[in-house]
Amino acid sequence: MNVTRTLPRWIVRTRTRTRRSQCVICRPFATSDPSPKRRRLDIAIVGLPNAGKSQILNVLTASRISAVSPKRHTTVQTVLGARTLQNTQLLFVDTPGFLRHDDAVDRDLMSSTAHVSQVDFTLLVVDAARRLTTDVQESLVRLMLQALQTEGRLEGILENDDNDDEPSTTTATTVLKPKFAVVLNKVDLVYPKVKLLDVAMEIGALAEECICYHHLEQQQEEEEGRSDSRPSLESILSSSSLSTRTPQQLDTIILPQMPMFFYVSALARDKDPGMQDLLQFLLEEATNCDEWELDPYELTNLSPEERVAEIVREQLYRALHQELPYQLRQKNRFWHIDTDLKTGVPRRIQIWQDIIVMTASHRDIVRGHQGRTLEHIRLRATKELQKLFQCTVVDLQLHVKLPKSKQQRRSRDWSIE
Ligand SMILES: Nc1nc2c(ncn2[C@@H]2O[C@H](COP(=O)(O)OP(=O)(O)OP(=O)(O)O)[C@@H](O)[C@H]2O)c(=O)[nH]1
Repeated sequence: MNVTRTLPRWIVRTRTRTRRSQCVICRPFATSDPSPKRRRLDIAIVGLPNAGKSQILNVLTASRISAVSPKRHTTVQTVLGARTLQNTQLLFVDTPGFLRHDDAVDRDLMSSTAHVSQVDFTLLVVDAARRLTTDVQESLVRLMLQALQTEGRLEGILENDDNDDEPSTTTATTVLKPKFAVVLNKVDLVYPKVKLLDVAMEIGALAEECICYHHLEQQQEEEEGRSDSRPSLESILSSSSLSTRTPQQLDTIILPQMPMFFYVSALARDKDPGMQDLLQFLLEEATNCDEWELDPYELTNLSPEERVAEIVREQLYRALHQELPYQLRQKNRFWHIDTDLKTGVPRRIQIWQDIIVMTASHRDIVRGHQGRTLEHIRLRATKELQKLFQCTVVDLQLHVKLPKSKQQRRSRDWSIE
């Protein structure tokens, strides 16, 4: 049976497979690009906790920017990553995942995702192996509506951005339309694969309702006084709003394009054909611009110190997983890079970092029996730092500390001096 005939077009989308020699992930940035026109796309990566957003950012940027671990909320702040290929810069914003509004951690993280409202495009990452419970569906609907409300060209996302600057007046800003794509990640965990179609159908139905809702909302803003045609948010979740509309109301709906669906396994990195398709698609979506946000060789807005902190945090989460308290802080106490004066290559890097926790029991968990856990974390992080800085001599020292006084701990004062 040919399944493609019985399914909506947006679910089964075949693309000609890119050969490895032509693969955009493998193709290096070309400095002598004959085409002077610069292109750019600002992309938010959103989704529920643990969906694989950071892993996708790392694959799409072909580097190790965001920490990845099985622990929820590994990403605690918005991270910017860039990939510049030929004349196109893709600027990614990795966001912390959240599920419900009533969870204190989620509430904190949600506030940090507020500024993704100005990106050009959104990737909604969904764990394909996870059940689509009501909570999950509710969060997906909120993220889809948020994505539909984006207004193009990212402004003020970089921490060091100068707010006094005039906003960029590129033609791209005016022509970009708000849109999103659904990235079904972890397809390697779904068996039999046909289950993926059920997941996609369910998410597609939600997306259709969200798009209708958004479209009607926009229409209503334009033509005031026709408030009766708009479905409620609750009816979107019950997936009945479209079917219960009168033919007269349906006449007024011009269905915008459905989102693209990508089926990926980010764990397989650039070997996954889905990831290659996704990168190719994003490059095609980019539009002309005057300026890029980052230099072609810059990969992220994180400082080297912050990247070191991310690497250590990833190893802390990987080693301790469920036992690790969220309430810890990292502080670089000493930082020295000994560089070869002739070549500019780092010869030796020294980093001493304090890991500050609030209770003695947390300190014992992080140190482990006879300090073995901490040593394991240190060794793993050292290996990653050697790769990051391309330097074999990395002296990383980790110290677990408590704030000195009880009062400091009670008032959550993280200073240890
Ligand atoms: N099996 C499998 N695991 C994956 C895949 N992609 C990511 N993971 C794993 O999923 C876990 C979560 O990945 P992250 O990238 O940290 O997820 P996140 O969405 O950034 O999570 P938060 O920080 O909670 O927002 C990690 O253990 C990854 O190794 C995949 O394609 N297949």
